[in-house]
Amino acid sequence: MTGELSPIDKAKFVAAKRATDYVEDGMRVGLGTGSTAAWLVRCLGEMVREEGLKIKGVPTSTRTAELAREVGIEVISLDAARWLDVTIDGADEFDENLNLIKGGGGALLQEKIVATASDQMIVIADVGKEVETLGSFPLPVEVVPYGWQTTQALIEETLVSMDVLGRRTTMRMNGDAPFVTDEGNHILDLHLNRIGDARQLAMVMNQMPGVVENGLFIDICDAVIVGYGDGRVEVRDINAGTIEEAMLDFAETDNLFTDLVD
Ligand SMILES: O=C(CO)[C@H](O)[C@H](O)COP(=O)(O)O
Repeated sequence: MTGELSPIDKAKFVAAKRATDYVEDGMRVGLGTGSTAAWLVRCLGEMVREEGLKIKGVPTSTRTAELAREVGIEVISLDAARWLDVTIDGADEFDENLNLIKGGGGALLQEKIVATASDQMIVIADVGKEVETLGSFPLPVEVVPYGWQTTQALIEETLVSMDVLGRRTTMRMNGDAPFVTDEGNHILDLHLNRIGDARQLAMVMNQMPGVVENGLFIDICDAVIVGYGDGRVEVRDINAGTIEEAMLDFAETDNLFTDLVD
């Protein structure tokens, strides 16, 4: 069955599978959004069904909430949980300081709120998400619909004044209409190429009227679990450095692969 998975899916799967080691009985777990996080939700669902794992999941999008319920995870709201033991989520880019760009799936607002409300944020990613400098992936910025073109112009002017290299911004679309987030907002994607001072940019963006949140996650992530297409995983821990790990045992997970692929 493993042969049916592409190397990139295998990389996402092994990262997600390794991340389940961070989840224990009784925990409140933030569940990320995206294709990598979906593998995690399915792995946790399997542990709930087959091993009797007892967790409460706080999803970061309606998509993840639906999947979590489907696979048997008890879903609660963030307000009901108040504080989480761990959040496990994907990312669009991560650098050596474990700073991230997120929001490729449009869920950055809930993702940032949930991750910040967690004792630990663990990111799961295939090795292709690793970058020297953040910014090749367009930076998502969530804006309120009211006056979004004015907000866009303000962002572009600010990028010029900050001397940021790329300055093109685009409204994220869903067919012919602007994409709408779970909170009813829109997403502007900032094509910057290379973000010099990500911390400063994140602060400046969030000070603008009309901007709800930006996709830079600075000093939020504690560890990145990096998956490779051949089944290897590596844990990059902000405190412990890199932990080299062996290849995950695919034989043990064949049934899960079957479920996931079907
Ligand atoms: O930030 C996100 C959604 O808002 C995702 O975590 C990010 O886009 C990565 O997605 P994928 O695992 O599908 O590559």
